[in-house]
Amino acid sequence: MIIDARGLRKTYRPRGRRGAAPVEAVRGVDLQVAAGEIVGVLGPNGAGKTTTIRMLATLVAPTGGTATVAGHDLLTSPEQVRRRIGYVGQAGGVDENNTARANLRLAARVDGLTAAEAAARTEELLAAFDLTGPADRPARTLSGGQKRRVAIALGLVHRPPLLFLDEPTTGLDPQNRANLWEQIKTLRDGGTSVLLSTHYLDEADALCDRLVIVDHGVVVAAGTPAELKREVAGDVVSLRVPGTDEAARVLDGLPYTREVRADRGLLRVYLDDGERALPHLLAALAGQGLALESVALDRATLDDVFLHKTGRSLRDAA
Ligand SMILES: Nc1ncnc2c1ncn2[C@@H]1O[C@H](COP(=O)(O)OP(=O)(O)OP(=O)(O)O)[C@@H](O)[C@H]1O
Repeated sequence: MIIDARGLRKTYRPRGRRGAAPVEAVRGVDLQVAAGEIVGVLGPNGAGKTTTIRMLATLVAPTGGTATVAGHDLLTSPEQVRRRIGYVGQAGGVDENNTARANLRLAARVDGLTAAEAAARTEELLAAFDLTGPADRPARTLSGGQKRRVAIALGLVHRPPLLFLDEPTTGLDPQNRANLWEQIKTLRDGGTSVLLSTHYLDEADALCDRLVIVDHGVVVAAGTPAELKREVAGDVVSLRVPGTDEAARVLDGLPYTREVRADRGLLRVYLDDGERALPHLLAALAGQGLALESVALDRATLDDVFLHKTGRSLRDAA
């Protein structure tokens, strides 16, 4: 395991504000990352994702818990950990007035490389992140996607085996997000382990090998995206019916229904084989004189997992 964290906790105690209550941002998180994996911490705003990542990256001192990160104890050997990790925060670490090339060369020199080594590493990273073209423009003139790629390249200058990315695609358009996913996968395929945070369901599903879903500072579910969705149920039938309570009661009583949930006037019925069950569902409602307004059959999504575990949709919570 390149990360093995047990019972991580962080309580912020606001200083200087009399009477301000402490904030329990992270309340006992267990988290493992195997070498060569992309693991995502998924959760709504304020769930404790940034705090968890910053603790593991030695930037915030935990209030409790233990962790081994990149082979070293987080609490007793933070310097050793720091040498073996890369961290890209939400703000990135790019000097806007300098070019991408100068940003990277400086980082490489600070890291102890000779001028020639720094130049070589810079060209390697510019090529890997498709930045050779705009490499000599001031970073402030780069697009959001390009700037984000410079920030990630900066985190990789010293070839860390483990990279932390805090919400790497927030604010990017769909095309740039998809490009960045490919580059993160390429890093993983080259042997770099990645722990990232996200509140995007599609990103968690498409990019991450494994997920830790957090809410209010605790882990509510963990597993591969496929495992998590399977746990909830294979299929979900969404129905709009006047008389939601009555319909829910009828559907809940059917033998193949695993669970029924009401979500903003929409009934979501979880079951294993939606195609086969759907006609029976509709017949049962018609038998009770309940007229349908709409019906849709889908595979369960990660949002269904979140809804199942927390009672609310991540779309509302985020
Ligand atoms: N330095 C701080 N002092 C006090 N409270 C803090 C501090 N940093 C974070 N918090 C609080 O801790 C909780 C968790 O915040 P955190 O940033 O870890 O969540 P998050 O899941 O990363 O959210 P976001 O997606 O908005 O970044 C929030 O209630 C936040 O307001």
